[in-house]
Amino acid sequence: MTPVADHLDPYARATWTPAGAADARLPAHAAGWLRERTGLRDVRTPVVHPDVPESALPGDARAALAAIVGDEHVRADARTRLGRSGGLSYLDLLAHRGGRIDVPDAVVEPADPDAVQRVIESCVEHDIAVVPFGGGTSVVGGVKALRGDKAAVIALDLARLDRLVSVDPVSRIAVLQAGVVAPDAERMLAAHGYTLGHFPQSFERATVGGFAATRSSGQASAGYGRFEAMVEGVRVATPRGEWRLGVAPASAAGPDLKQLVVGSEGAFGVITEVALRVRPIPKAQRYEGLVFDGWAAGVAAVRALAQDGGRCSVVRLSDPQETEVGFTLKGGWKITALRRYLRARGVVEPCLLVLGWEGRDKADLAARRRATLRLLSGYVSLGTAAGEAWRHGRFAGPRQRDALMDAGVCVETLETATHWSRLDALRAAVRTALLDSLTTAGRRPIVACHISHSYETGASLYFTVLVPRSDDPVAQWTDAKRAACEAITGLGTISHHHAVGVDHAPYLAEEIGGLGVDVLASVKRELDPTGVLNPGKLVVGRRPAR
Ligand SMILES: Cc1cc2nc3c(=O)[nH]c(=O)nc-3n(C[C@H](O)[C@H](O)[C@H](O)COP(=O)(O)OP(=O)(O)OC[C@H]3O[C@@H](n4cnc5c(N)ncnc54)[C@H](O)[C@@H]3O)c2cc1C
Repeated sequence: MTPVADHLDPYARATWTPAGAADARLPAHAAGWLRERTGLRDVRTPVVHPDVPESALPGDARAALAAIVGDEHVRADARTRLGRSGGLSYLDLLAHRGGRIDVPDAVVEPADPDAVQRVIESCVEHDIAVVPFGGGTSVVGGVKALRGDKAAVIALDLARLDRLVSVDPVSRIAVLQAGVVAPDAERMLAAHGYTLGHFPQSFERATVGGFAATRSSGQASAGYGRFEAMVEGVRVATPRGEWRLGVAPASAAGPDLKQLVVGSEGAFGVITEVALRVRPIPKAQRYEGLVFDGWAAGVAAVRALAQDGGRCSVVRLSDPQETEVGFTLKGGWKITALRRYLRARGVVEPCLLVLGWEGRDKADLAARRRATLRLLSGYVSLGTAAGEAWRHGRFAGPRQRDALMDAGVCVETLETATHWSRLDALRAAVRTALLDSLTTAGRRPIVACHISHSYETGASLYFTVLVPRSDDPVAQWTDAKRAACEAITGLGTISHHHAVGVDHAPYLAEEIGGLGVDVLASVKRELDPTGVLNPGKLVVGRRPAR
């Protein structure tokens, strides 16, 4: 597995970069190209530390919480509270550069599932809002410290739930506590010869509980599946008591209630333990780059892999814009030579496809690679160098975001998914919406897109936006995001893997219908009758009377 920097400061919410945003660097040639391509001017927008309001947590509630978790684990100092103020979306990061910020009144750190249950019961008793906080990598406002109709709000930090509880090698199931961050999960499982195979770009910070709560999808989803496919069981603390689900690999005992918890974003309960399907660590890995001429040819290749038995672990297709950005940011003589080579091979609009295989051994890997490549034609092979380059940099993207924000760039991503027959229409609609919203005199946005999760019936689309920041950066991005969400509505899902949170809540009813919203609201009412859990996220519609 790629070594990762797992020393990120968990409280440095203003940045992804271990030593702060100043540690991130934008190469000179990349900055020059951005100025030329987008109209970026030289503006510095450093992180500034906002004022933190006094904690509104009542004294009796504080004492009750301290009796459960210990005095030192009810933390009300400004730095700790600021460190649990929101997630890592562009708007979240912008808030640390002079914007408005919602700060929790305290950060409460229970040590085990029983303590989580008692904290929730205490918050119900004192009518305090609870925001479950895993790695805090939400990019949809999922960990925003909203208090709803409550007088105070706590961030329920799950970092101390950091244990591997058990491993069942016969069934290949491991039980992990919810606060285990992904690198630790891999380390602990590796000691038993297993991997989870879940590698989202937020790998370095995000937690097992957060993955389950958001229906996360990792970069190797083609081989290992989405996170919800790995969940065999959950242990959940709710205001109505503890709930345990998952006794068999499959069941006809009514609807799958476990899947009601998976994706519930802390609005129905706090996941304290997750039982997960694990797999033996692969002994052989190989990553390659292929170039197709044009988006249509690339999509046809990815669809063939998804529908006709491609046996890869990673499938990632960049559109012409993303491929061009990648080439340009890399720069250097090798890229110049590559461009010349592709032109000579008749490639007019390069689209990079990264394929990764993981196998039991070299023979298994070779068989998988053969089965995959047999389905493809009309590509130019770039060999392992391009695949390995992607693999080595696959968790590094967020650091560039810090440097770009320092340089005055609005940089954000959004994602969706749809069926193959509508994929092109969806990509075109979102691109147009973003370009129309963000193009102004002197600002020429870059909108790049890739497919990184594909299925027999469709695929996800992941957009990256780069544009010079305007004088009203919040409105600039809010308007663009609204335009994109409206373009998505009716053509695809409002989120393939980032979840609903605050940001997508207004669009949920369009997707699941008013009846769907009512069903979610009634489940919420049953499990969380006084509405202490994660106000303003996921369930914001009707709450029918009993
Ligand atoms: C740079 C970057 C790259 C990303 N790449 C990916 C990617 O490749 N794939 C992907 O799927 N996502 C990605 N994300 C989004 C994010 O990492 C995922 O949503 C992740 O699953 C969140 O995990 P977390 O532990 O950080 O959860 P948090 O951000 O702490 O919480 C997310 C939501 O779940 C709730 N929650 C957290 N823990 C629990 C719990 N134990 N019980 C109940 N509710 C809980 C929170 O209240 C919140 O609503 C990315 C984010 C960033 C910033």
